[in-house]
Amino acid sequence: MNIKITKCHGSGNDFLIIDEISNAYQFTEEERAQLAIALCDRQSSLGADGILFVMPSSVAHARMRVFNADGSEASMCGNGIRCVARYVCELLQVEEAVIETMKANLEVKNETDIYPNIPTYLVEISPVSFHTKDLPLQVSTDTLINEKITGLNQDLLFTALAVPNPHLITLVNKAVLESDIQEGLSKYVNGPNEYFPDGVNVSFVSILDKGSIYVRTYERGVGFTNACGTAMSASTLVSILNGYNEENSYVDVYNNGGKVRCYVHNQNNQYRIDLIGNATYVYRADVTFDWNALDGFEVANKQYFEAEAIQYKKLQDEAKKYVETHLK
Ligand SMILES: N[C@@H](CCC[C@H](N)C(=O)O)C(=O)O
Repeated sequence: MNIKITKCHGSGNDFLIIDEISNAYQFTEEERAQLAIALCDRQSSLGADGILFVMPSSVAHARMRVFNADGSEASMCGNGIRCVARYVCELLQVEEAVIETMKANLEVKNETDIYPNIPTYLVEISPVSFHTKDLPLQVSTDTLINEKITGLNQDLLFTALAVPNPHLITLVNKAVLESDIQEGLSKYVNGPNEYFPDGVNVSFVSILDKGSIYVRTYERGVGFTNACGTAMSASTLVSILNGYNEENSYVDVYNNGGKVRCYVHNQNNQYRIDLIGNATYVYRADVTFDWNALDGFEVANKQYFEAEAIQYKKLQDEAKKYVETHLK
């Protein structure tokens, strides 16, 4: 089989876009998962955090399905939907669109550059739920907001929310960030455990200044990534609930892949989070493979977007310097 791939990233969280609008690909559910496992492997393959299938939709401009590198499907992908937003807006020659996702049809639009000459998109992150059943998180309470989970850690205070994929978030200082606490805890809750039967994305968040935070995420189905868009959005909301930032104002969210900007709307305690950030193309390529020998694929016509990479590195270097001087 021969497929066309567009590799892209949002804040260094990188994905392979497969366009099923322009190409009459037919994938079974099993094949979608197999493709993600085979093509996302960074040791032996193209390497990526996941695959974004861009598909026709009867209710929106396009549909996005997200498969993590381990082949699991997620309900949402904040960095990924910015890449899909750019891809679909350019394909349909529009400035804004609606993207159908597993649990919501989300508004996306081309936005003023977050950094000079960097393609930037605003995407809607919703619905937001603090009900533990919506993650799911198996505890006795309906919500978990700034609470301990003593079976995970004796000291940290956690907040659990779904946006709509599941997130477990805690506010920490530099010393905790530099420890191995996040890795050990994240591996536990993404393996056999009594709390998160479907796993969870785990974010450690530091307050950098008024209006700026730093987020590091261990992603369900992937591991540590440069950034996780839904996690950064959820973390912004948690920083607001803790009084460090405000609704209806911009928060700069720094990460190991650069930075994004979030804006939390509160409409009668129903939250909608705007996630604003880059959608950067890395390369386009043709991939040929045999379903019976997925490790034997061939790549041809690989074309890099070198100017985009050079420009994005300027943003990333500035973001790194800001974190180094403000993390405490
Ligand atoms: N990196 C994505 C989230 C991808 C799915 C997540 N790993 C999950 O399984 O929920 C983002 O930018 O939100």
